[in-house]
Amino acid sequence: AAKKIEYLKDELNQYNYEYHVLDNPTVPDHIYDEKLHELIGLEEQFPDLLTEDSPSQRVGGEPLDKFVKVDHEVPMLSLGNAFGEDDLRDFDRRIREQVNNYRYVCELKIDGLAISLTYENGKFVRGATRGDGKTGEDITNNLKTIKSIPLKIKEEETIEVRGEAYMPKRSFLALNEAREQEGLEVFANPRNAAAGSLRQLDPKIAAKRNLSMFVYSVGKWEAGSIGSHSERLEYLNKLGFKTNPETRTFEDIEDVIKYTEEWTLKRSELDYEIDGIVIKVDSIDQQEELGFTAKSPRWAIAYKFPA
Ligand SMILES: COc1nc2nc(N)nc(N)c2nc1C
Repeated sequence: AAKKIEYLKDELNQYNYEYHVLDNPTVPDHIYDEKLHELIGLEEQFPDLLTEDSPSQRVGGEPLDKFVKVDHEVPMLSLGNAFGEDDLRDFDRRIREQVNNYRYVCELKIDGLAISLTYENGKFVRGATRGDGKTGEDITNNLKTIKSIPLKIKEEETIEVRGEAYMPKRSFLALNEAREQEGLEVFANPRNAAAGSLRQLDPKIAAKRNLSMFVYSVGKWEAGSIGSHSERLEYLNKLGFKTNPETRTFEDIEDVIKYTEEWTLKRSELDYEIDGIVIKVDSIDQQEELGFTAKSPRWAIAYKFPA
């Protein structure tokens, strides 16, 4: 039974990865459901073989009576804003004063909830909200129900990553329709719906909300030695995290400005809401050279779309 359980767990985690991270399932849903049902049956029969990283944990455990506070060893800061191309040129001028031959990474700024995920020896052990940047809330059991968050990554890394949990537009519309039918209050936007779902004490509610997540940076990582942000994102993707496919690197701020203009128009085509573009200096050494203000990195800025 132990071997059968191990085999089923690896098989289901792989199917989950293909479906929710690669967006490219290799088996039909009913196969996934049948094997998950078989696994849950075996885990009930042999409870001491149940492990934290089992795909059966995705359905959500018992409700909590409150959320536990958790401190971020590496503070989760906020980003300075840019509201137009001149702000972006000013940002570039400030960078040029401090470093030379630098590159920018541009990422879509997902309009969701910033979260932190901690993995120990490759296993997902804790997830938390950003909170005030220093202290957040432990919402691990809710985050386990998000299928694009791996319960086990492909290397036995001890690493903390950050990203944005969000509700796809389609799911948001379906949820509000259902709430309207039930005479419940509807959510104003997908961000509120995602936040409301992750603030539920009962993980079975979060499990039904079809949330997703893109990772966008590394927090605490002792063994980390990758020299650029763009390479770190590639590594996170290889580990099994979902990264955003629209991320680009540019040498010149004028190309960054073109990218922001392109997405100001194109964003309605996406199945998730974005409220801007995040621009970061790519080299980690240069990020360290540029440092931080009291509340934001000097090496990054958020271009906000016109409201
Ligand atoms: C490095 O710090 C950050 N990076 C980010 N990247 C993306 N794509 N989106 C964000 N919201 C974001 N927020 C912060 C504080």
